[in-house]
Amino acid sequence: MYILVINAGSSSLKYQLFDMPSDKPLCSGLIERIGTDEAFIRHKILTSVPAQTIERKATIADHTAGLQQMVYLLSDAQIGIIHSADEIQAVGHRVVHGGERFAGATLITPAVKEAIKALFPLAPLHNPVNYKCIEIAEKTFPNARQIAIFDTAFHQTMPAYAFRYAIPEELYAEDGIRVYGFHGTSHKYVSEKASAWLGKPDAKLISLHLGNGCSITAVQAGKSIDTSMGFSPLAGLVMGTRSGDIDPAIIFHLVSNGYSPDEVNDLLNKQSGMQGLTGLNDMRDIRKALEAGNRAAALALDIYAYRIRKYIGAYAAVLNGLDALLFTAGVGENDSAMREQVCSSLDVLNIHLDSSKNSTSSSEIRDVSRAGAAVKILVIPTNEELEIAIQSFELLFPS
Ligand SMILES: Nc1ncnc2c1ncn2[C@@H]1O[C@H](COP(=O)(O)OP(=O)(O)O)[C@@H](O)[C@H]1O
Ligand SMILES: CC(=O)OP(=O)(O)O
Ligand SMILES: [Mg+2]
Repeated sequence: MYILVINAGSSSLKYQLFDMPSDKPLCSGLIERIGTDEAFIRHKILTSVPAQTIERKATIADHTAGLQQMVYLLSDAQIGIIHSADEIQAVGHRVVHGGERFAGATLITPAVKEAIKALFPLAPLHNPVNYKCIEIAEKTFPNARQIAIFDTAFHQTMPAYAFRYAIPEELYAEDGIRVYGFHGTSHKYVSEKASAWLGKPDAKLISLHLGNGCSITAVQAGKSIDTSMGFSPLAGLVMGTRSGDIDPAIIFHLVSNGYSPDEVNDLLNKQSGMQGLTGLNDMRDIRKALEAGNRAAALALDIYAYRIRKYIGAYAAVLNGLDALLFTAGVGENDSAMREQVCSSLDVLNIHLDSSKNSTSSSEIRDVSRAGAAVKILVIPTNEELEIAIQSFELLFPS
């Protein structure tokens, strides 16, 4: 059966069409820098030999326009993979926030859509977009089953001492204020790959998902035991436009200086992180600025790497050991200089990077640690779409 997967991130839209249960991708697409003058689309048709790639700049104002482009390319008379909408039997949607209610793949019903909507304020860059994608897919593929795979689901194994905040109990019991954690589909996918590569099902792993949003997760024996994002995807590491951890007193200070709560929310989600520090949010542009001698870019990269290093230290302690450090997502997979900076001076944790291995690139899992090092450093291309297709198929046809 054909399962279409839609993965809307904060700055990108990714999609893949799979023939399941063979896990065979038939086509894939990536739309990046949505909402900027630099937006572009790359659509790959994998059924032709060699694979055919269509790549072009386009005006893609928002994720809705991105999905329209996807539908147009999927069903194009010449290059389309499908000839009728009914060929798509299921659509798997990445949904970022599922609260405490969803610990696995979920068939989308009106009640599930309401639950996703109720979580808009907690994931303002994501859940509204994910919801929009569901509505468009329901209209475009009316006979397909729509399935949600939540970023939060993988982290539901965290112990209470990791997911609870030290605030009054009723705020958890009545309002659900706790750590949820995000990027779970990616952390699950790469940590399973790493365990298989190491041949160690009980491996102690630290998984670094560095994209536009960034998070780090401690994984033990295949389960998330702690993660850096919190109640919302705003906490933890420094990100493209999000601050990550800050002292909450800063918020009260800003409000007493005249900011409205909405303005503070916008400031911390959209105007902070690398964007706030440098005026740029895309790591490729920040690298160019660094090469041009931009000192704000140099400091921002130091802050970004330093925050990651602090979390690696914390999670090595939480795991009480470490088998491998995993790098994934746009920055983690492609930015060798950032991997080098993160891994420098972590000798105390037996983390030693091999610079020449680190400077190569590959679409396969690879070890960039020094020969014989006790802790492996693995670069693992994530594939959230494949993980979503597998979980969607499992929901429809449990094994
Ligand atoms: N070759 C590269 N070098 C450095 N950074 C890169 C490269 N390619 C992509 N990136 C970074 O990856 C980020 C996007 O990562 P991705 O995982 O696709 O993000 P998201 O899913 O959050 O939209 C971009 O903001 C860009 O900074
Ligand atoms: C949760 C999150 O931050 O996702 P993304 O990195 O795709 O924006
Ligand atoms: Mg992403």
